[in-house]
Amino acid sequence: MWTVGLTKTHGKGPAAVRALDGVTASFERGVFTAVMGPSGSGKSTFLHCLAGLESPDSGEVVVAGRDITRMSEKELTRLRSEAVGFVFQSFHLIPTLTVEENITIGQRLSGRPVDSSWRDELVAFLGLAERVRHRPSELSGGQQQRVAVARALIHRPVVVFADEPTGNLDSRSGQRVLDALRHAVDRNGQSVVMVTHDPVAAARADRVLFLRDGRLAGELVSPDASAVLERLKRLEQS
Ligand SMILES: Nc1ncnc2c1ncn2[C@@H]1O[C@H](COP(=O)(O)OP(=O)(O)OP(=O)(O)O)[C@@H](O)[C@H]1O
Repeated sequence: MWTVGLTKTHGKGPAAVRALDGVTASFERGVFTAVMGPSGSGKSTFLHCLAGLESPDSGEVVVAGRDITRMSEKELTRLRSEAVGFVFQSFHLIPTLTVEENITIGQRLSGRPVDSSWRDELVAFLGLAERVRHRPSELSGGQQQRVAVARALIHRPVVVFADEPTGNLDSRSGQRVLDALRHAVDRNGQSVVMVTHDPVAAARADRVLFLRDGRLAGELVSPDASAVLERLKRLEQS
């Protein structure tokens, strides 16, 4: 997956804000990338453009070999349901469905069979085996986010996008969510792109891309938390 010269302006006239200003980046298969930067640097806009949730003003976004900026809404919906998984800061589970139903709803809606052995493996790995018949309101925040991770992985997407997935969690629950994303990369060769403000979470990634004012402002490979924090501080001061 890669982007070339991505630009995106929010709003019009004097209120217009250039959220992305020519971002070119690539994401190899089987690599976990964290995206960081000061508030307002364009991280969420970047993730949304990569995921086809927002369309850029110009530039290309190639996912699974296809430029998604040229796709119709129907093609995009199909690509998202087949090749992409999402995890958001707030879990977006359906309150009336059980854990099992929340995990498999996408598969059921698109009429694809659920691979029950993969579902059971995911559920066990995420520590949800005792909870499959529960509803979201009966779960802790960490458990709900693990359900959201299972839902994102059940169809074996090529890429998982995560927007501050640990933002609402205590550090132990956050670690379990990060373990699951790491596992998706290490065991299944999936790619993960995760926006985060947390240097400890970013240190679980293989590399960190930094954004500032809508532009790429450096990269750290095999990051550790203190180097990430140091780089962030410099970006915020400059
Ligand atoms: N829908 C919108 N309408 C107008 N401006 C927007 C909109 N969405 C984002 N922006 C602006 O675009 C810029 C980039 O926003 P974005 O949310 O991508 O940044 P971010 O790095 O994810 O920020 P944060 O870390 O605070 O979540 C900011 O200046 C923001 O105010």
